[in-house]
Order: sequence, then C-alpha cells, then structure tokens
Amino acid sequence: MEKIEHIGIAVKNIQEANKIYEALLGNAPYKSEKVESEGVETSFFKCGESKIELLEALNPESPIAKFIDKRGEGIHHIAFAVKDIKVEVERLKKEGFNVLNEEPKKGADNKLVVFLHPKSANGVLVELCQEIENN
Ligand SMILES: C[C@@H](C(=O)O)C(=O)SCCNC(=O)CCNC(=O)[C@H](O)C(C)(C)COP(=O)(O)OP(=O)(O)OC[C@H]1O[C@@H](n2cnc3c(N)ncnc32)[C@H](O)[C@@H]1OP(=O)(O)O
Ligand SMILES: [Co+2]
Repeated sequence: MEKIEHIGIAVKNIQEANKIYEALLGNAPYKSEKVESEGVETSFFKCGESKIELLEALNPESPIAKFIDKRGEGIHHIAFAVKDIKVEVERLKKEGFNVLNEEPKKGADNKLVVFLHPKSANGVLVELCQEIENN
C-alpha cells in the first residue's frame, strides 16, 4: 500500500455537498465524473497529497443509495493506492480478506479498482486503486 488515495463520502445531494466541501477545504472540486457502472456521480477535491471523493447515488440500486438508506450520509470507504493491484489482491486473499471483485474494474479518476468487504476490515469498506497508465 503506497498511501491513502482518497476517502469516499456518501452524500444525498452532490451540488449542496460540493459547496460545503469547497468551504471546508478552500478549493473547488478539480473533477466531477459519473461512473455509471458503480451507479455514482462523484466529485474530487484535493487536500494536500490526499483527496476527498464525494459520491451521490445515480439510482436506487447504487451502493451509495443502500448505504444512505441504512446508515445515513457519512464516510463510505477508504481507498489505498497500490502499484500492482493484481499482486495486492493475491496477497490480501492469502491474508483472508473477502475480495468483492477479484477482477479489477474501472473506477473514477483514471483508476482500476478492487473493493474488500467491510466485514473483513473492522467495518470499513476498503478500495484498492491503481493508476491506469496512459500511453
Ligand atoms: C467510483 C469509485 C472510485 O473511487 O473509483 C467508487 O468509490 S464507487 C463506490 C461505490 N461502489 C461500491 O461501494 C462497490 C463495493 N460495494 C459493495 O459491493 C457493497 O456496497 C457492499 C460493501 C458489499 C455492501 O453491500 P450490501 O449492504 O448489499 O452487502 P452485505 O449484505 O454483504 O453487507 C451488509 C453489511 O455491510 C454494511 N455496509 C454496507 N456498506 C458499507 C460501507 N460502505 N461501510 C461499512 N459498512 C457497510 C451494512 O451496513 C451491513 O452491515 P450489518 O450487517 O451490520 O447491518
Ligand atoms: Co472511491
């Protein structure tokens, strides 16, 4: 694990949340991106070397909609940057983690992502992400 890449926060209304996080962090989101495959609208803020990802559900089946229904708005996941996601998945499987998608999928912000079940990590949903090389 190289560093914490971002912290994901589930919000009901991303336009409203953008204003709050802009006021909190002192800068506007550097990116807004829809990830249809995950059912989310996202926006990303920089905070030094770290990032905050706000996530609003695009539909009722979205993991974010289910999370907010059950637990309300709040921290949804922690994402760790990894160099080689496949190597890391193999390592974590051997350590006994419940890997939700063994095949890395396309996430936001030019990343390949894999999730670990929150029950594996003391109630925290973990995302691994590897930067996609642009050739
Ligand atoms: C675009 C992107 C990116 O950065 O690139 C993203 O981040 S996309 C971010 C959105 N995508 C994802 O989250 C994809 C991965 N997530 C999932 O597959 C799912 O949301 C699960 C994490 C498996 C949860 O789904 P579901 O609730 O249907 O599953 P389940 O029945 O196995 O487990 C339910 C238990 O986990 C808890 N639970 C659910 N989501 C949780 C979360 N985010 N953090 C902590 N606990 C969580 C529930 O409250 C419940 O606890 P109790 O049993 O105690 O009641
Ligand atoms: Co994320």
